[in-house]
Amino acid sequence: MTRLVLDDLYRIAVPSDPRLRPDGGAVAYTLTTADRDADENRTEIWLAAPGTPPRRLAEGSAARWSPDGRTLAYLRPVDGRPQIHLLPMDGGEPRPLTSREDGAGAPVWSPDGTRIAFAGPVTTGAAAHAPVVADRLDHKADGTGLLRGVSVHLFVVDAATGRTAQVTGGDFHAGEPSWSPDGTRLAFVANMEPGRDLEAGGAAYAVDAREDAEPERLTDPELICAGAWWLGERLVVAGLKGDPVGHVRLFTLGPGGPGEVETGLDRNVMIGHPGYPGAVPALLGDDLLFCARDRGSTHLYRAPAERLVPEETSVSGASVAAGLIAYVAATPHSAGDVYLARPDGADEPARLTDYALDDVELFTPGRRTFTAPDGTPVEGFVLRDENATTPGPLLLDVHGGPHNAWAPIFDGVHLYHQSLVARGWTVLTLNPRASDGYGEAFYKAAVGAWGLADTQDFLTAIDDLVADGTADPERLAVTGYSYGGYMTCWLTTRTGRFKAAIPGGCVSDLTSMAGTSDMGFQLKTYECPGDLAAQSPITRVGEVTTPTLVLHGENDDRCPVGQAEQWFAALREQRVPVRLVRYPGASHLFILNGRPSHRFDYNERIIAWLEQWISVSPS
Ligand SMILES: CSCC[C@H](NC=O)C(=O)N[C@@H](CC(C)C)C(=O)N[C@@H](Cc1ccccc1)C(=O)O
Repeated sequence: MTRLVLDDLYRIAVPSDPRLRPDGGAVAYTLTTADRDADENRTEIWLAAPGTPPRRLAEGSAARWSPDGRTLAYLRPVDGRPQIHLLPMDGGEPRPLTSREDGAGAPVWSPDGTRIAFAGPVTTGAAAHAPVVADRLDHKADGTGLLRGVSVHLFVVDAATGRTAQVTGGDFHAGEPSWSPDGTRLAFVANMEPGRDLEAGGAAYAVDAREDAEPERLTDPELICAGAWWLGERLVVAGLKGDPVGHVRLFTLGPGGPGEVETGLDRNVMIGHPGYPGAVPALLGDDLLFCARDRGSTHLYRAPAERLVPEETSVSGASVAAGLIAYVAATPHSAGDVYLARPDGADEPARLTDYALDDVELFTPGRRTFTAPDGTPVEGFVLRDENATTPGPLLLDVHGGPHNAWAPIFDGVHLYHQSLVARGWTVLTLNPRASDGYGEAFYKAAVGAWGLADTQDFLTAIDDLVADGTADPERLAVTGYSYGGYMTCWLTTRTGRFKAAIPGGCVSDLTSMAGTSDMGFQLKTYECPGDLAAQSPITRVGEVTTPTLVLHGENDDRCPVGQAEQWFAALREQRVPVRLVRYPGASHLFILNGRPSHRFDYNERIIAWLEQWISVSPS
């Protein structure tokens, strides 16, 4: 057995989006790997079943079973645009179903299996050099760039003929569709308000799937909807009730309006977004199955509060059929595997795949609870060689969000954690206030007080690890991405204890951020209302002395690269050792799903910068 090396990035395979065949006999899922030669991420459709090794079915993603289980619909790129293809499971080649110039979205079969709905882009056809006009703040989106008038609408395609009809239209974006039980309507979430860029909004709608009809609005403004799904006869909505910053909850829509689903948990419902593991709610018999984050890990629950997966697993996708549950979960030993479980808990879940690097011995994180000066318990994870006996170099890694959270699992993004620990470092991943998984009050505890409310959570944890002989106070370093990059900058304005700092995808100036981020308005209005300067690292950049490596995606529209440039320029002018590295074409999520070479380089540079400024052996 060896320790992980960064080159293992090219060996890691991560399953996602598991879909159980209607008879419960097999699971189709997407498998993502890094293609070194093409320098891109490859996605394939695989099939796993009890008692047989997984097998590759096709290049593509978003596999969806037909109701009779005989066909898989999935997305496959054609001339750079995703198109729906149909793969007969009794043999034969896949056949293209859609051929839209703008491409198609994830297929959603109608209950009778005759049609497929999807949400797809509708472009204006303007020339690439045409002037780009914006009347609202939602004129760009990270990962897409300038929207140029593009909107996303619902389509229905005949599964036999491929005849495609547009169902919604207009100046709004329609979310993922869900069929009514009788196959006549589609539910979806959208914000159709003309002033939608200046509010936290999103309502549930239903629209006739058979003809050109106006969508019917189903929810009122105080329910900020994130998703809507017909689950049996129930129309279930995930959303925020009133406050744009808070836990996502589940509601069923009925004649008397939305009724909150009793989950029995003070936890955030996770429907699944990149970097925020979770799954769309589902029906398990008459019960509701949902994901919620608890103490860092996303778990699968049967309402009201029955956890269906072991504690040290974090779920990122689930599907129910024939009374069984298929899900993808990461553990301390694997970035993800496919499991099949019986909800009665009689047996351990069956692991259908084995994507762990079986020749690599991973360090496993230990859960620790620290106590902030105000008495607040703050949980974190310490990754350290169990044979280490003397104080050594410590890297504090700050998660993003701020409403994200670290979990005690192995992930394919932060490979530098394992590599550093193998070189004698300790890595502390902390869930300070504003982290997800510790109740709504904790989640909201830094609103309007970014940096001001959470700094002591970090410093206390470091003090404790110095005091117990884990960390050498002369060899401390800090890094973090997105909000973690913000906090990295912030901490170096408040203390000189760090000998090296590496902010990734950072925020340095909330005032310029508010006017240039694709979520700038939401940021300044809901997450950090009030004095932006007081919450901005740039305000006290003059106090920074820590050698700093600034890493940033060139095409980051969430935290624009100007945030990195401002920080770099200020430190350079102060003659603080500083380096700025920009990743061409990279969006905010590039460390998660960007070019493999960029992800490798990001990890490699962090290690090199740390070793340049901090010795692994005591001075
Ligand atoms: C309303 S503005 C913040 C929206 C969202 N917050 C969620 O907690 C967000 O995008 N936060 C950013 C930082 C913020 C713009 C200052 C962020 O931290 N995003 C994610 C992005 C990410 C996820 C996984 C891998 C790479 C990046 C994060 O780091 O959690």
